Formats: sequence, structure tokens, C-alpha cells
Amino acid sequence: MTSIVKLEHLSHKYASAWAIRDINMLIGQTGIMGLLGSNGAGKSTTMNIMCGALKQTEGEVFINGINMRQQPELAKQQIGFLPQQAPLYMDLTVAEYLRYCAELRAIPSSGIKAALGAAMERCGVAHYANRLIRNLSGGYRQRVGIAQAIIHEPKLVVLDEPTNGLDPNQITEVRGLIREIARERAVIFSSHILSEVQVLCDEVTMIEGGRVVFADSMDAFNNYIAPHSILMEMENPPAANTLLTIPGITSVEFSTPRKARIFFSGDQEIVEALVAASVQQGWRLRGIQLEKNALDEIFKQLSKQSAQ
Ligand SMILES: Nc1ncnc2c1ncn2[C@@H]1O[C@H](COP(=O)(O)OP(=O)(O)OP(=O)(O)O)[C@@H](O)[C@H]1O
Repeated sequence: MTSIVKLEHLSHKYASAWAIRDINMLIGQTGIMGLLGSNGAGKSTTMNIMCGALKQTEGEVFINGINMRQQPELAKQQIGFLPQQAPLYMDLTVAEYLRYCAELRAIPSSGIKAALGAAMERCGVAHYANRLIRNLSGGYRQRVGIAQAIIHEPKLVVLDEPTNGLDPNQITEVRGLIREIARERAVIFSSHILSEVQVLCDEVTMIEGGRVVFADSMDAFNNYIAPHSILMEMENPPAANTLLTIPGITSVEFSTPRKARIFFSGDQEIVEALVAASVQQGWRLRGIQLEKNALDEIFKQLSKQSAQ
């Protein structure tokens, strides 16, 4: 089956600096793909080019097999896009705005009413149809932004940081909506927040410094970033050599006489082995905790690996 998105050697230069370099990507027809990267990594540039809102300096974009450079109108028909700044008109009501979007999308006038009804229903904004967009909360504005992105029933929906600036309840609601609309189409979703991508996405592509540094399933990513170190605080700690006799422990660093960072390979059952040894040998355990890799640490590791 044709990929919904194929990016080939995509590069873009603003003025004199390259924002993205040699990005290659293949995205399947359904599911949610997370584009993860720190601020300035190149996510928006990639998404804007993918959606035909920005012309690339080099490389090609294919949407469902259609070359964006050669047939931009046909390619864009397949895409719904919610850019980082949602393109909303504050002085229109929800229904007026969505009608305008439907007309821009060239939906035949006989089909507009049904398209409008379906998008509003799907995005949970039907009861606000006659309310001015300026009078909606941030979460509802974002729902309207998503409604304009799906009004023409595209095969691909691209959402650039759609939960940015929302409160925790609104984030949960918008996530639910994204899952819902991804049932029958592909969704690409960008974020600089790892946990956001972890809860929503099936696949993840990580961009750092304008380059792809990781592209695989969410499971593979989670496996990759699984903790490999433990912080342990003890009143009566053993010598490092004693800790190293426990199978799975690869190295030990004491940051203070009572606090050790213990590196391990294999699974997290090592925690149980350490607690048992502590009880048996009287280390007087005061705290034990798996250390999660911080996102900037993961970015650094992956960037280093991809440069090798
Ligand atoms: N219009 C522009 N003119 C010049 N440089 C730009 C422009 N837009 C983005 N850049 C630069 O290109 C690089 C990539 O920016 P981009 O907005 O694509 O990153 P991002 O991952 O989406 O970050 P953010 O999450 O902060 O939006 C950054 O260094 C940014 O400063």
C-alpha cells in the first residue's frame, strides 16, 4: 500500500541557515505518528513543507503518491492541517467559520451542511455552533481548529503542537479527539513533550538539530529510553565491589558516602534484588529510585548516535 506521506531528502534553508537537513520519512495510512523534538528542532518547518504551506529548498514530498511540487492542489486535498497558530477568525461564529473553511476546501454547496454537521459533531462543538470563536475557551478553540482540519474528510491530518497552552483537562479532551479522528486516517502530531507523544502515538520520529535522530515504533522508543540506573540512599552502604557482585549491575558511582548511582543492564527486577540484599546485609536502605532519562539527555544521546 502507498504510504500516506513520503519525504525524500527534504532540506530547508531560511535566509542563510539550514533549519532541516536530509529528512526522510515514510508514514502509513492509519495511526498516530508523533514528531518529537525540542524547541527549534525543525518540526514546524517539516510540517509546513509537508502540508504545502512552505516550499522546500531541496527534496520531495509525496502525499499518497502525489508529488507536492508537481501537483500541489491534488496533494493538499488529501491533507487537513492545524498549524501551530490555529487559523481562526475570532469575529465569526463556529458555524460561519467552518462554512467558510468548507467553501475554501471546495466542498460542493449541496454537501456543505452535512460536512459542517459531521465535523462539529465529531469535534464536540455542535452546541457552540452560533457562538463567536472569540468567546470560546482555549480547548474549544482548538477543537474548532481540528474541525476545520477534518471538514473535507482528508486521509491525513497534521497537527502542530495541538495541545500547547491548554490546561490539563483540555489536554485530555483534545487527546481523546485526536485518537478518535485517527481511527480512519493517519494523524501526524508534533510535540516537544515526551509524555505527550508517549500516551498518544503508535510511531515516533524524533528530530534534533534539523535531522531525524530516531524513527521507530513507540514500543521500540520506550524500550530504548527505559531506565538503566538506580539511585540508592543507605545509612550503612556496602563497598562498590559488594554491589558489583549482584548479577546485572555494571557499575557503581558514589555521589556522597551514602548515595550511590547504580548502573544496570537487563530488566528492572534488579530493584528487588537490591532491596533483598540490603535487608540481608543491613545496608539500612533510606531510598531507592529508578532514574528516568531526561528528554534533553535522550536528545543528546540520539543526536550523538546519528552523527556517528
Ligand atoms: N521564518 C523563519 N525565518 C528564519 N528562521 C526560521 C524561521 N522559522 C523557523 N526558523 C528557524 O528554523 C529552525 C527550526 O524551526 P522550527 O520552527 O521548524 O522548529 P520547531 O521544532 O517547530 O520548534 P518550535 O517547537 O519552537 O516551534 C529554528 O532554528 C528556527 O529559529
